[in-house]
Amino acid sequence: MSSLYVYHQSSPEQPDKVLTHVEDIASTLAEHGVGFDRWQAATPITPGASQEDVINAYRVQIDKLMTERGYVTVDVISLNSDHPQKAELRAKFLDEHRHSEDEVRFFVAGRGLFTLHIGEYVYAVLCEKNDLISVPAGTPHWFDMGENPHFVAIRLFNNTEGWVANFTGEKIASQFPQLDDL
Ligand SMILES: CSCCC(=O)/C(O)=C/O
Ligand SMILES: [Fe+2]
Ligand code: NI
Repeated sequence: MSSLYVYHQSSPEQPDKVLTHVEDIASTLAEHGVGFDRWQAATPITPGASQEDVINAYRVQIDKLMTERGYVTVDVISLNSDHPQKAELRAKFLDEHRHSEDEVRFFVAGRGLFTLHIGEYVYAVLCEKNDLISVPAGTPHWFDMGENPHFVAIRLFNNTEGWVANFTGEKIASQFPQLDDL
């Protein structure tokens, strides 16, 4: 079940709030400019599927996001536990970073944990299939796919370079629960 855990940054062991209703998750995140929607990922996709197959299956939704919101680049991250670089990729996304553009991700299979560090608070968003999250440019965050990744996310960018991260150098992520702890 998609969930939102809200922590004070000084209490990583105990969330102040845990929300599981989509309206509550969306309204809490919206206070910080973070979009959270539930779309229909109706075509079954198996983690590990190729980028081409995922883009072909979700062409209508991708075109809608690109046309209505002005994104210019799309790619797919599709990982299962057989991926040879899973530990390396996990470590990279787990390092707190920012992007100079919105982070827009549509989960079409599996799940992953986005954690946003906003002011003194930490918002851990457990995203699952059907979830569309949009994190504003400049928000410090990290992402955990777990030790055995099982997810497919479509990523939309408003630049032509695709994924570019600026690492903050903060080691905060290791203090907070990871996907496999939930
Ligand atoms: C869920 S998409 C993979 C992670 C990613 O692109 C990112 O920027 C994590 O913060
Ligand atoms: Fe990111
Ligand atoms: Ni699955």
